[in-house]
Amino acid sequence: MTAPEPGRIISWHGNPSKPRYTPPAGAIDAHCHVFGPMAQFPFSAKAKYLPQDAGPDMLFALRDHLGFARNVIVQASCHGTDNAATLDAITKSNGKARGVAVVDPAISEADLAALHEGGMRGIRFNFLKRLVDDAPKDKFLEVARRLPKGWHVVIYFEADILEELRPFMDAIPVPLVIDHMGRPDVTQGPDGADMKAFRAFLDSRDDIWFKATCPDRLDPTGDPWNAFAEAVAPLVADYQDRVLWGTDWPHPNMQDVIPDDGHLVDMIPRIAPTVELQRKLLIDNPMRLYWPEEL
Ligand SMILES: O=C(O)/C=C(\CC(=O)C(=O)O)C(=O)O
Repeated sequence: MTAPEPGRIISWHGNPSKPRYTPPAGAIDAHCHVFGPMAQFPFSAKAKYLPQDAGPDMLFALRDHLGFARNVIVQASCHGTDNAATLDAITKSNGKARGVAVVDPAISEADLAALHEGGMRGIRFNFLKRLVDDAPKDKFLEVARRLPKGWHVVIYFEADILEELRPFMDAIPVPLVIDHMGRPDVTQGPDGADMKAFRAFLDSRDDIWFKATCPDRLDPTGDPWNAFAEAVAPLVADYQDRVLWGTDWPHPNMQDVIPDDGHLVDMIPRIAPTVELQRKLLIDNPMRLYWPEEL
């Protein structure tokens, strides 16, 4: 891989290994992003990181290399509320990608309809202070109440604000998808305080989904991320009809400890050890949220 341009970051592996685990035919990488290309799709003036280009060609080459069939592309914070790069990637996928947008809460109904037409099926609310300047709950709630039919809300937060966010999340009238399980401390184990709180939240509604993603972000013990496997496998088993999986490529902000995507795929059979669990995690569940018309 060529060196990054000055001031721009490379957070992804230049030569990821081929996974030992082979995903089933039709498997979906349900959490990934694209960056730019910047010349065509400039980053937001408010972006908290400035990555090197990681466009659709690279994403689809990785998809094929890892043995996946489709992607769900989540608008990354570096592109702000301009979804053009994500929409472009969805268009270039020839039906093999759908997306999650980030919108100005004042967005019109016509613009929401255009996002639906472009392949978006949800919006994301990001509560990580290092990624966004503000996260206005009242405005988020207002837009969550007027989403196109069948859409959901993706929420990204860290475990320490789960309780604080409860009244807000409880009021959202569409399914919720929680990024990276709300970032629990996986070293506490499967019965640790963070996992217990997250389970109580999942038990409060049957339309809360989550992504069993990002061992690289959540497990300080490092690759092969044994603490993640131990803490997350019971959660996948107990909530097997509302869990998704994704690579998180190009791993925004992970430039200091870049994960090997092949190793991330090899986490799948450790958290979903049976063929049936793998089919739900990689096909049935994401199809219900992103391609329901095919079911
Ligand atoms: O890719 C992720 O899910 C996590 C991110 C980046 C992100 O969410 C964004 O840029 O919007 C992070 O923790 O830095």
